[in-house]
Amino acid sequence: MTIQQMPRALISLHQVSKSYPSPSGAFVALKDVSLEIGRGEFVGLLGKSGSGKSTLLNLIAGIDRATSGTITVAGQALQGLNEQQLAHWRGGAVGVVFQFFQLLPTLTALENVMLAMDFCQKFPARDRRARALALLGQVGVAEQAGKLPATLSGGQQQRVAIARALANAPALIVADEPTGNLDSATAATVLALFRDLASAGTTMLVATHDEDIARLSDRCIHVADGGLSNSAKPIKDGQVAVSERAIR
Ligand SMILES: Nc1ncnc2c1ncn2[C@@H]1O[C@H](COP(=O)(O)OP(=O)(O)OP(=O)(O)O)[C@@H](O)[C@H]1O
Repeated sequence: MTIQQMPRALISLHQVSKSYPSPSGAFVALKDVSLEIGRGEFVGLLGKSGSGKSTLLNLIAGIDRATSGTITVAGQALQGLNEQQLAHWRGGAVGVVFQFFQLLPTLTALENVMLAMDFCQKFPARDRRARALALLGQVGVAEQAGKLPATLSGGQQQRVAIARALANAPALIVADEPTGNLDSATAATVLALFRDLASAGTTMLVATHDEDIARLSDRCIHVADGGLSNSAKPIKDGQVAVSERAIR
């Protein structure tokens, strides 16, 4: 597919529902959700605990499957892939950032980033070390490359995790509560880094309770009662402005 042939939206959901089995019958976590997110957009996903933010992220990242509806990410229709194909696609197309970093404790920062490249094989083995070092530099932790995660601060660990998410040059990064385990000053630097990555062309989808996201993101989507709506976005003088980009 040439760049001209690529659709404007990187992420496209059409009437997506997700139910989980429960002892009292199926629990509907998302109901008939339709949504488009453009390339390079920085989108905050807001909503109360249990509203369905992680469910939505997991469907878009191909970590879980929709019960019905269609999801297309970077031109790939996810419902058509089997488990093996989905895992392979995810490795190259999506970077994932978690609240508790989830770095492998016995590997250095550099090795954690290189391992993600080893799994995916998108970059030649001879280039991986230099690429991992460059990514650690890009997120501001080059000096921590040789250290084990336990010897790093929370903010440093999350930066290493972001470098790992970038390892295979994904079009999309999804982050689930990435600042939930950081103090507010460190959280602000991580969200600013996300802003920079989006400005450089990586689509960022971030589920969070951090209100700073409304200021830094292009758009906030509110998840409630299994559905989505654009949320009001605070602006400097205390007024509110509603994002112009519509959810379809
Ligand atoms: N594997 C599962 N099995 C059954 N129910 C689930 C499962 N995962 C999530 N749920 C339910 O689906 C709903 C949405 O959960 P989800 O984790 O997406 O919410 P969330 O908005 O991310 O919450 P939080 O902010 O607390 O992380 C909740 O009611 C939850 O209990």
